[in-house]
Amino acid sequence: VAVASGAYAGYDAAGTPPISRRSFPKGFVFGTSSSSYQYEGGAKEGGKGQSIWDTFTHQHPEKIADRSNGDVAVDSYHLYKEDVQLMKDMGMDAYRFSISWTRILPNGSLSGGVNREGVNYYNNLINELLSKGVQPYVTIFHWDSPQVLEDKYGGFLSHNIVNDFKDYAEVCFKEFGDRVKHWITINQPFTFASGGYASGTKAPGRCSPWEQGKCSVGDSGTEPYLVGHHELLAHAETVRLYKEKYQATQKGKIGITLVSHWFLPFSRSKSSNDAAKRAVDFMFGWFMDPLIRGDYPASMKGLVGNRLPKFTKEQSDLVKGSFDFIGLNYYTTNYADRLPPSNGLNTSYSTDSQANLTGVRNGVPIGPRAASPWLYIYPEGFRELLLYIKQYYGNPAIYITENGVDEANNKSIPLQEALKDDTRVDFYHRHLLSMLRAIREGANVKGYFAWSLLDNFEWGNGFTVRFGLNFVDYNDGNKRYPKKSAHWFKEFLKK
Ligand SMILES: OC[C@@H]1[C@@H](O)[C@H](O)[C@@H](O)c2nnnn21
Repeated sequence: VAVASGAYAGYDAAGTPPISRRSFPKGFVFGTSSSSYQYEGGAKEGGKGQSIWDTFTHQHPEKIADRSNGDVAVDSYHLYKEDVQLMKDMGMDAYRFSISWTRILPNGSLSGGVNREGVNYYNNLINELLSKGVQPYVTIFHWDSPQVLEDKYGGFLSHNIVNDFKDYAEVCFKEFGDRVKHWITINQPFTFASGGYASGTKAPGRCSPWEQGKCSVGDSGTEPYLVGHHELLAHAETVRLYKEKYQATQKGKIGITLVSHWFLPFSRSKSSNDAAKRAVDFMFGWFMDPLIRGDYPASMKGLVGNRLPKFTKEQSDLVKGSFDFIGLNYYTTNYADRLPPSNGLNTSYSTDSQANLTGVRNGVPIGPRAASPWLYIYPEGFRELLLYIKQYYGNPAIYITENGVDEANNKSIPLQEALKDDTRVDFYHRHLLSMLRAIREGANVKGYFAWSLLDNFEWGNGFTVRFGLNFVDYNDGNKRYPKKSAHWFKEFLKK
């Protein structure tokens, strides 16, 4: 089947060298990744409370490309056993998924009561994974925060979120910590803060009126930084709780997932090189510097000034070093060039970095563009980002918690054609090689999770793009079909 489908990890037409699991260090973990709002569905089932993504998609269908939502998503709430079988069939070691805060605490706070049906769902999923030899890697928060807390005190805009987040996480440690040995507190605090409060294109959809999200409320110059600060404090308090109360007995590891593009200077000029450095500071350093050094990058402090919250000494000590590993999501690389400061009136996170980011230089794309307009395929950027982290942040233990590419959801091509995802096979082949090179150059990478197991609800793009190793037929009960890339991974993962 592998040869027939052309899914083998040998030299491909472009002469890319062969690669397989055996090329990687012993014990290196391979898995796939997902998130609750994008996969589960069952939005009103099993006692689940409303999240801000339920609100956002229903109140602003115009902000979703196909006006869709996650009410059903790809129905993993009911089909999770099939999903686990797909992982096992590929030979995956692990599965990274997120827990829906409002399935566990429908009213957001512990005082609102724990929903046993929600606990049962995740116990069933975790037990199914372990019964098939697949390890659970759990993200506590992947953007679907409780609407009740949004209404009560503005969610992550308020310091109140820190205690409610910690209480929610503690329920997860108590209920699942005997079997879950890898915890990720927050997925991409950058994207939640920038998408939700600067561009306004993601829930809760707050931004200044001139931003892409055309929001009716918000301030893109201050709210993203306040939210980012509270995300770091919520993360750090949760790590302290886990380490003080649970790690000794449960023997798990805890971290946070950050995302970053790699950035190349648009030209050889100093201003372009400086812009590339500011770009990585504002996307990655925003959170990595506090985690490693206890404070925001100097470039952010200089450019954002008093709009950037300050860490107290106690907060700085709490955040610094608050991780056993860093989750890293890599997808693409951009050119960076100097962007003149905004007119001082329309201040926004979006322009504070004074870096103009693009995937195209003088009409030439940095690499082939995927279906998502922000995703240009550039495998070398993966290696360069990993080596940058090794050099500037002390080479921390890293799990690649997401890497992947999408194609358009083209309803006019027949199913058998749609399963021939050669671009995705080539993407993974080249990105795994790029990561392997960085590992051989000393990058401390422990594992790799492909985004994503299944086609799923892609936020503002709805179901118009497909990121899955497995095709989902939205017109026939969300039936799953392995794509060529799933067969390729089956060969790649053979021990
Ligand atoms: O856009 C594809 C995926 C999303 O589907 C994930 O939810 C998100 O964690 C992410 N970060 N960068 N890219 N991604």
